[in-house]
Amino acid sequence: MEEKYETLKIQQESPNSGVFNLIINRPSVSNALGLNFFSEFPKVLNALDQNPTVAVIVLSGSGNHFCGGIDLKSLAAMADDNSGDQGRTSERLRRKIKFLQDAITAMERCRKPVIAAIHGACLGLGINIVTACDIRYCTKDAIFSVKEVDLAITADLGTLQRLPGIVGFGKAMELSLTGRRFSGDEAKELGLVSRVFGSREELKEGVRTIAEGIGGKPPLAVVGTKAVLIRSRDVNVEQGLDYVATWNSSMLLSEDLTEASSAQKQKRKPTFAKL
Ligand SMILES: CC/C=C\C=C\CC(=O)SCCNC(=O)CCNC(=O)[C@H](O)C(C)(C)COP(=O)(O)OP(=O)(O)OC[C@H]1O[C@@H](n2cnc3c(N)ncnc32)[C@H](O)[C@@H]1OP(=O)(O)O
Repeated sequence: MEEKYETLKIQQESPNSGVFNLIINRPSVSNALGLNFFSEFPKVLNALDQNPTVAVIVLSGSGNHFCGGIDLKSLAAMADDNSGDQGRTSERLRRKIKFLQDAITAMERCRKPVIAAIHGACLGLGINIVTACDIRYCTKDAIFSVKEVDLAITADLGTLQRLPGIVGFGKAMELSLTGRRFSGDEAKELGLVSRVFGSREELKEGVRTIAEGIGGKPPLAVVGTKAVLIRSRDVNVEQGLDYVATWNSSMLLSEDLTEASSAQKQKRKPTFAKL
């Protein structure tokens, strides 16, 4: 956790808080992100996941924007690799894309909830990132765009897979084919974000309160709810029910269960062992 990263900063909300802020940290280029982000991001998420002090992660951007998208200066270099025959070149590029995808999916692999706090621009890669977060909030002046189509890219890091489940198929198709910009208020109307805050300060404070609320809940039930919901999104109801039955057969009988109901009866704040 002490390690320094080129594209990210980690800050514990306050001493003893289970809320950790993970901040995209390239403000001079509007938090545009290149290859080093994709190497650092899964490592940091894994470290946060393994750290028992961490209950909830809040992902935000430093400076004026959440994320201005892929770093356009490194985009050409990422795709420019044509040594060897066509088949080998394509296979290498496929592996590279899978590596980039895997970095974004690291948020879903992380057992702890990841909340996106979005201000300013959230474009292209930014949408791939926030759609893999568990909950999203934004400021009124946030600007979103599924921008890839304008750069002659079929979005390939998760937006086209996750956005339809969040806003509905038709809306996802419209936003992805037009690449049009939309506001924080429209993001709320679409269901992309759960709530819009008037300013960046209100966003920070509001998200901190929500994150601390989740962080105070029984940890096994929080990680179970995230894992089961993500699984249920990807399978049918019968398979989802089977998964939660297996999950709870091994995770339901915990000290958290007794503590949660005792605290409720005794009208006191519960305390749970960390995960
Ligand atoms: C395998 C492929 C995987 C993923 C592909 C993803 C596709 C995408 O992400 S598509 C989206 C790409 N992004 C863009 O097209 C955004 C372009 N930028 C903008 O629209 C604006 O810069 C802005 C982000 C809305 C910010 O506007 P503003 O606040 O007015 O500041 P600026 O003066 O415009 O920018 C400040 C500074 O940031 C640099 N910058 C912004 N975006 C990028 C970017 N995507 N890549 C590189 N650099 C970026 C901008 O150049 C400025 O830097 P200077 O040094 O001052 O020029």
